[in-house]
Amino acid sequence: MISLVGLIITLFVTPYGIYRLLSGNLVVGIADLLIVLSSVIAVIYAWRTGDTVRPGQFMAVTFCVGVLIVCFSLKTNGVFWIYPILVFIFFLVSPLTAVVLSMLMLGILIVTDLVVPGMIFQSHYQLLAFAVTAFISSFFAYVFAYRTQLQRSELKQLASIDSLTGAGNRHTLNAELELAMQLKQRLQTNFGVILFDLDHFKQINDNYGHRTGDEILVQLVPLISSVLRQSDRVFRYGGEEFLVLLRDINAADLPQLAEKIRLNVERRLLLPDAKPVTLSAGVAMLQPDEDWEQWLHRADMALYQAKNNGRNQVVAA
Ligand SMILES: Nc1nc2c(ncn2[C@@H]2O[C@H](COP(=O)(O)OP(=O)(O)OP(=O)(O)O)[C@@H](O)[C@H]2O)c(=O)[nH]1
Repeated sequence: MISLVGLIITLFVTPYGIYRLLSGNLVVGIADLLIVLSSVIAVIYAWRTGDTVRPGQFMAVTFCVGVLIVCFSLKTNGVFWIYPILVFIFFLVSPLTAVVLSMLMLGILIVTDLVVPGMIFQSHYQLLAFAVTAFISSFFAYVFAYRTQLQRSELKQLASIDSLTGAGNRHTLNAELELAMQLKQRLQTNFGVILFDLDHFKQINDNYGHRTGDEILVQLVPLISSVLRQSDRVFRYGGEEFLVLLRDINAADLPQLAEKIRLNVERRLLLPDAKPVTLSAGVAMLQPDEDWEQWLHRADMALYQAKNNGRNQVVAA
């Protein structure tokens, strides 16, 4: 959006700026060209740094100041520029900041013309028509920007979780594992994983139906989360396989916590005929100089051993 707004401003405002300079209106000419220049600088900065927040704020403020100068200088001829700017700023900054900026800009214009009648508008009727149309434009730009922001955060949330259980998905897990590697290297933070798999889940599906199987998976996640800290995260690793990523945990506590989860599930996760659901788990601490694939592979091997040893147990790598 920053690039698009920058491109449109450069294409459409540059000819005006040059025309105003050539026709002797230095104030508007310089204001127009400064708007173009600051857009170009903001776009380059955004591309170079990847930061879109500060360039967006810079552009929005520059546009508001620039358009005010144009309005005071060209009077009603300049007022038409208010409308695209009112829309642009909602694309550049958060909806709330855009509302504050647009109200400030409209407020300055309206109050100035009320204090000094004829400063911008030719009549009170014109001032009123401008105020009403500008507020309507701002209002709809706000509604649009707010809905877009809401949908974006909902999409982000949906893209990061498993839709059945609400646990984190593989995509989020990979990002969290990368982060764990960095924190281990930089701050020597201790990380551990518990990789677990429900026992005989195929039989559960076969005997009680797929729907009951789904229900068990849904109930499982809050049951596990209830024994974890806020900083610990649960991810769905595969069908009935889950991974718990634990931060600031030591090697002695890790199997104990996994055992607590196992017991909790055995006691509280019950099938329709009150038979318990059990799980097998492999736990592994992140070792220095290993990557996360090796780390998870060790947890996977421990889980494999837990299954081989007869299931419903925890094995430490
Ligand atoms: N209901 C339901 N079943 C699933 C889901 N994802 C995977 N499954 C089933 O989980 C079962 C896993 O079976 P297996 O891999 O043989 O494992 P298991 O029966 O749990 O046996 P062990 O892991 O060796 O104890 C398969 O029948 C899958 O269809 C799901 O989202 N919902």
